[in-house]
Amino acid sequence: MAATPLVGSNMLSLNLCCKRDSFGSAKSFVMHGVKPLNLGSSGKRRIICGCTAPIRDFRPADADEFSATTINAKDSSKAESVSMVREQDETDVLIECRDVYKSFGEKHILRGVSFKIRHGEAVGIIGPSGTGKSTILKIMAGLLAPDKGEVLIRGRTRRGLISDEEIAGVRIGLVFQSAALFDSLTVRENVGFLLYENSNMPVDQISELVTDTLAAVGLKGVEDRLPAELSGGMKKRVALARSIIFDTTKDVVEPEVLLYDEPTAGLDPIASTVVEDLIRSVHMKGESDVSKPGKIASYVVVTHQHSTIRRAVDRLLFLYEGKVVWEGMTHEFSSSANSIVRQFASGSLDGPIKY
Ligand SMILES: Nc1ncnc2c1ncn2[C@@H]1O[C@H](COP(=O)(O)OP(=O)(O)OP(=O)(O)O)[C@@H](O)[C@H]1O
Repeated sequence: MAATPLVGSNMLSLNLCCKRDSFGSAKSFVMHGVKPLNLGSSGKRRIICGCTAPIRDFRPADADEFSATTINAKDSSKAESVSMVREQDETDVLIECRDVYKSFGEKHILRGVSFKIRHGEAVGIIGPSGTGKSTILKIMAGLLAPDKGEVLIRGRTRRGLISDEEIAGVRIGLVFQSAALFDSLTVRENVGFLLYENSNMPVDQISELVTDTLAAVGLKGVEDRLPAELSGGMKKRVALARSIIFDTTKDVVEPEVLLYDEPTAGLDPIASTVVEDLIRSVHMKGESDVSKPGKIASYVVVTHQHSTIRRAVDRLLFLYEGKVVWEGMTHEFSSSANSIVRQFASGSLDGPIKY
């Protein structure tokens, strides 16, 4: 299949192990909106959906070794000590961006972005508007290819877009800010879309799984509604349900990394809390069985919301002028001495960030 960059925002949860033709059929549906759903299939399947899991702490015993780090700091020994701690165990790295560059025309957006997402992590990407947060998310998801640098999925370099090759070992889902539901499909059809399209699960079992998954995100009795009949918060929850629903017929289940692009944007404070708690609740931090269906091994959230930073993530990457200029644990954010971070956290007009 041709490596066509995906345009617009109507992407579903992406599965790196999905067949090319199945990915393509989803894409053609997205772009033309005319392909009928495949509702006819049979077979006996187990049904499991996303649920809660206890918290796993990735901080090393010596927490100082892992404290907030200004990457460009003059004190390189500190940065070195961090990398030494991390080099001890690379087996839990699910996604790595290594020196990633991306430009759009004359606009040089990403200029050497490097970070790792480890199994069990809840990572936030923050930074001023237009610094490329959504862009790096799309590059991680395989919707955009970097101009330079590498994206490694479980240590294996992805050569192009997600549609170019099949990489086993981890599934990556992207939940768009706009929820990106198909307007002409019901909630049931939206949530079960990939299963209707790509699995052999019988329709009634998919329907049951959709109901269970919607219940897991706090929605009941909305299966037959159209997206236009839902509030913004409900749409985001439907999008979340769609990203965690799972073909439970597979024997081997890879860990899944979910990428959320501003999941609480435009929501009132209480609706935000609901979504933030849902993001936590589908996370399977610390669980010994990494292959449990419907559970999210790690997630990355792009956000501007303080409540989301506090409530939904443990570690933060601060993106500014095309690079990660600071990273640290969430609790270290507000007390950071980094002038960029301090200005951002306080919302001050005075400081190195210019608008
Ligand atoms: N497909 C594209 N074509 C051209 N320019 C693009 C494209 N995608 C993003 N950009 C530009 O790249 C820059 C970074 O965009 P991006 O959406 O990644 O920023 P962001 O940090 O997520 O911003 P915000 O916080 O406002 O959502 C912006 O100037 C944007 O206009």
